[in-house]
Amino acid sequence: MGYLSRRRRGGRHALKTDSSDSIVAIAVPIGSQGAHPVRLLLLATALFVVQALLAGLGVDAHAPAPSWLFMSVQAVTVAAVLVYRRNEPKPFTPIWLWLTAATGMQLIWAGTNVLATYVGDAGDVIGRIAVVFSGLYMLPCMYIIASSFDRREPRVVTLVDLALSALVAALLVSLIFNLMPGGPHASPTSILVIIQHADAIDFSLAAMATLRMFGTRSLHKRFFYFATATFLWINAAAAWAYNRLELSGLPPWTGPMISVAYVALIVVLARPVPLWLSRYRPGRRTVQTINAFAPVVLALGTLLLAVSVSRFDFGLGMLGAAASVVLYAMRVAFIQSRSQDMQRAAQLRNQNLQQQLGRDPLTGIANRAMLEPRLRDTLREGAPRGTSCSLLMIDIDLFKQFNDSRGHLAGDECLCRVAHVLAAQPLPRDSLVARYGGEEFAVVLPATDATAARAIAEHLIDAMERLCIPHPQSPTGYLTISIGLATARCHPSTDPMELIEGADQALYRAKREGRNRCVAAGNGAEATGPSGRPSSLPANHA
Ligand SMILES: Nc1nc2c(ncn2[C@@H]2O[C@H](COP(=O)(O)OP(=O)(O)OP(=O)(O)O)[C@@H](O)[C@H]2O)c(=O)[nH]1
Repeated sequence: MGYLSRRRRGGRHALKTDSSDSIVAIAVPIGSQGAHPVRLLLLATALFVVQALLAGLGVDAHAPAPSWLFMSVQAVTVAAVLVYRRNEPKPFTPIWLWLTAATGMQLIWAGTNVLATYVGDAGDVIGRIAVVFSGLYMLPCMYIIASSFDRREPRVVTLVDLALSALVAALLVSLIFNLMPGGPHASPTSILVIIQHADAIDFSLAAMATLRMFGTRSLHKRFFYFATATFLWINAAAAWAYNRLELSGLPPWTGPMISVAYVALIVVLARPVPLWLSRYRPGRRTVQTINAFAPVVLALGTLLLAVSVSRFDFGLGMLGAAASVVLYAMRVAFIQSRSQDMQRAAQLRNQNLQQQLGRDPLTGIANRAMLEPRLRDTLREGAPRGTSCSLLMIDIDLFKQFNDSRGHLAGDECLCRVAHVLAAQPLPRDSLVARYGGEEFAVVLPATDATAARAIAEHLIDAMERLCIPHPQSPTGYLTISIGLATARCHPSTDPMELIEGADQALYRAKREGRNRCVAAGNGAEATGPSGRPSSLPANHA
């Protein structure tokens, strides 16, 4: 059960949650980073205000001052994400690195664009480098939406997600290189094609980050997606407007406009977790569905991009399409095989548990819980063949005295030896030897009539005698057993309890009539000690 409390601790908001995601969150000071992002927020706001003032004065958005101001806002944002990451609990720090990489890549992209305006002839090369970084920006963004950041996920799945994200970046770079002005497949409308692709990717990323936010149980990760989605939505909208306006000459206000997403991200990081976000907690099924859905979107998106690229570079496009199909197939196959492994392991654990539940911990043979179901099965399974089923109830004679004279530990050891001797005897197929409780044992004999059961009982009494466990109080000087025997015709409606009660009563009689013997239940059953065996023990079994 997850719970969460927002409270003031030392003047700062703190968050407490237990996460049922793979990363277990504990009492975490999500607001303890407060001071730094707040200061960075002030800095970013100041830069943004100067940018807006310059725009108000009509300074061109492409001019050096607005460009440098924009880069400064970006740099402050990268710093804010890093500061926020530093204060997160360890399991969550890696996910923030991906957002650092995304914003950092944007900074380098903007930086190379600015640099290109300063270097004259080399500007073309640097412009191309800028294009590469515009593609590389997609890698962390794509990975953020593809990955569930679940530490239990196989490493190969992480690698496949990374490979798919890298494929998107590569295809996008190829698309831009080919269609940008001066590119091999440039046309008057090709710049619009690039813009449309960029918009589609930007808005899909924002939508997927939002979906991830609603499909994450850990509040830390939910907040991460909330911050990322805020940034991606505003950035997508700004890019959408900027790219279109750029075609007809940028008005000055587009300078501060593209900074809004960055300032918004710092605002999110500097403020406490919104209450609605901490109260929201998706169900397990929602989490599973979104976790399965996000990588499919990534793979299909990659496929679409590959198809687009194939229009001007057929080989590369088809290679990209094949790679996206193969990578996604690998992902599904690995996850499926892993879940089958987990299912098998769970089944095995279940079986072991069942076995342990049906085992007597002292002697290791079956316990009483196994007796009734086995008797019921035997009576049902033997019914079509019309066989009989017999039950022996076996009790060690004068065991209290044995314990008293030899000690309880020796008593335990004796119980183990008796159990193993009983279990080691040749018995009919599917027989069950169980410890019924205390010093009492039971043997289920399928397809065994009363005569055969008596022979087996006598064989067991002999085997016990041959064991020669010294018992000072026993008339024979050795440990002996008494057996009650009951037999019934197999029928599904026969109550196993009747057989148990019958054998128990017969055992009682065996005790009363002298011990060290077998007595059969039912009419005409007579108490008979094994031939030659004295039956002179006091009849004091109560
Ligand atoms: N060492 C040991 N003793 C046990 C265990 N379970 C039951 N006992 C002992 O078994 C003894 C059973 O005593 P009684 O029911 O009086 O039966 P008895 O002494 O065997 O006498 P009869 O059955 O009349 O021959 C008790 O002393 C129990 O403490 C066990 O797990 N270990």
